[in-house]
Amino acid sequence: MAVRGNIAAHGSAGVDAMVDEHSRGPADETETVPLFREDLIGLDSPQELSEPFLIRRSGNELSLFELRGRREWLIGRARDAQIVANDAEVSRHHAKLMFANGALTVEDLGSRNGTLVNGHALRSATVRIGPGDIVVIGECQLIVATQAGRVWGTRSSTSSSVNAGAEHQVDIVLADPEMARVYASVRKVARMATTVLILGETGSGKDVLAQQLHQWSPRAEKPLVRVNCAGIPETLLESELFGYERGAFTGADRRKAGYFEAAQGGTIFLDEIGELSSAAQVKLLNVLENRALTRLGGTSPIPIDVRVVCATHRDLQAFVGIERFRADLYYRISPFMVRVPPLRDRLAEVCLLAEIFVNKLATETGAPPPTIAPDAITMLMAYPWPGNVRELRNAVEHAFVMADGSTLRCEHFPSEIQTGAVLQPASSRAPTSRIRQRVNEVERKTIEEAIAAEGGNQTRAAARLGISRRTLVYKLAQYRRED
Ligand SMILES: Nc1ncnc2c1ncn2[C@@H]1O[C@H](COP(=O)(O)OP(=O)(O)OP(=O)(O)O)[C@@H](O)[C@H]1O
Repeated sequence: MAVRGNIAAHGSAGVDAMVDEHSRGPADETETVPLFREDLIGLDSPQELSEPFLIRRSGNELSLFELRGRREWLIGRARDAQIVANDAEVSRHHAKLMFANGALTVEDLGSRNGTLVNGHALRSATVRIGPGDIVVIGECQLIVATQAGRVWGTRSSTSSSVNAGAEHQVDIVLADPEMARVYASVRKVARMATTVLILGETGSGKDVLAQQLHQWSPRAEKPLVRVNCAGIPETLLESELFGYERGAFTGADRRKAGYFEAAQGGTIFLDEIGELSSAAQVKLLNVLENRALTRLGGTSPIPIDVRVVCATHRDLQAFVGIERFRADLYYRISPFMVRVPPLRDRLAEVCLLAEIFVNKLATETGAPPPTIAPDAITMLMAYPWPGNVRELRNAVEHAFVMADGSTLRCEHFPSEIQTGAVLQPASSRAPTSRIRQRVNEVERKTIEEAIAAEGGNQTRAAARLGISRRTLVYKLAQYRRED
């Protein structure tokens, strides 16, 4: 993958001299403190941190550093630093990153204002870091990211699919601590036969996670059968899932095994489980309870050994509340629940995913990978991505076509992304502050509309909104200050 951004390499001799001066011994002899439990942080075992990247965020500026090609990275204000952080809080030679044998460590080089790793001050020790960890040096944030693993991937256009070949693999990006936690927990549960329910917005990566779960399970060599419950007509559902015997219905001229039987020994992934009709829910519950099924038109039960993974973008618990989903089935499929966070809350992953998608397109078309302009990356990070990773992939594809081989700039992306992005300073671009900003915008619009509707009369506008006039006046003063 191409390196983006400004790597300031000002002569390696100077770098080596500086690093030696501050090193506390060779890398393999340093005291490595396990600051974070590996199983909490995720996939940071040496083998898996094979493609580490660093996203440097400083103000509005974002840059990516590919770490693999170099063993040591000096961070600081000095000209000989490879990662330059140019604010007064940063010492000339502030900290050092080491990437050796698949392990990434960070060490504070006796800086004046210290180095934070995930909010913890780094003292004299060398600390191992992994995907999603955030190193803060002055005003500069360094987010560790990686392309972790390769999994069975592409969505089939049909209602179900059985994994079939290496050409369907996708690269998974994991750079967000919450995502790393989700994957770490799935990795743990993968070893067992527990039924897993994956929740998350559409396009957020539930399918990808389910496939990774299967890959990590002892059933990885057996089939993974994916069933899109929303894609099978109600009348066919039972026969598709559980199969049928010859003569079971008109046209059943031969016996056919269903998806459950096709998944014997492996995993069945029931996607869009929230869309099942109530009749189908009853049938599924029976099979899950009895661990056996009877084909349509059949008499003898067939034992099944299938690991069940379900996913939905629906609020299943709310569905249970309004009796759209059976409570007993809900409890049967949800002994282990994970929630894939929406892409807008995984900011560190946005630019990495964009990079991966653009590189993939370049490979497919035989073109050299174009770069993504920093202001375009900033725009992508500010957009709320209602369609999540799928929408990002489509947007990148659109920009790739429009850019015609040159740098992907803001104007190459779909117009809704250009107009929908709420750009703001990087330092305040935490997900919660983005939500707050949106709420503020809506609130301001509502107040302005109420005042307009009441012909400028603030007392009546306040009454219309159900707030005191004092609050309204206060808000208006606040908006004037913001302007
Ligand atoms: N972490 C990731 N790294 C790389 N690609 C990803 C990642 N997550 C999702 N994708 C890609 O984004 C697209 C949508 O992902 P996926 O189908 O897993 O979402 P989903 O949540 O199952 O969507 P739906 O609710 O519509 O079924 C796919 O092309 C997938 O390969």
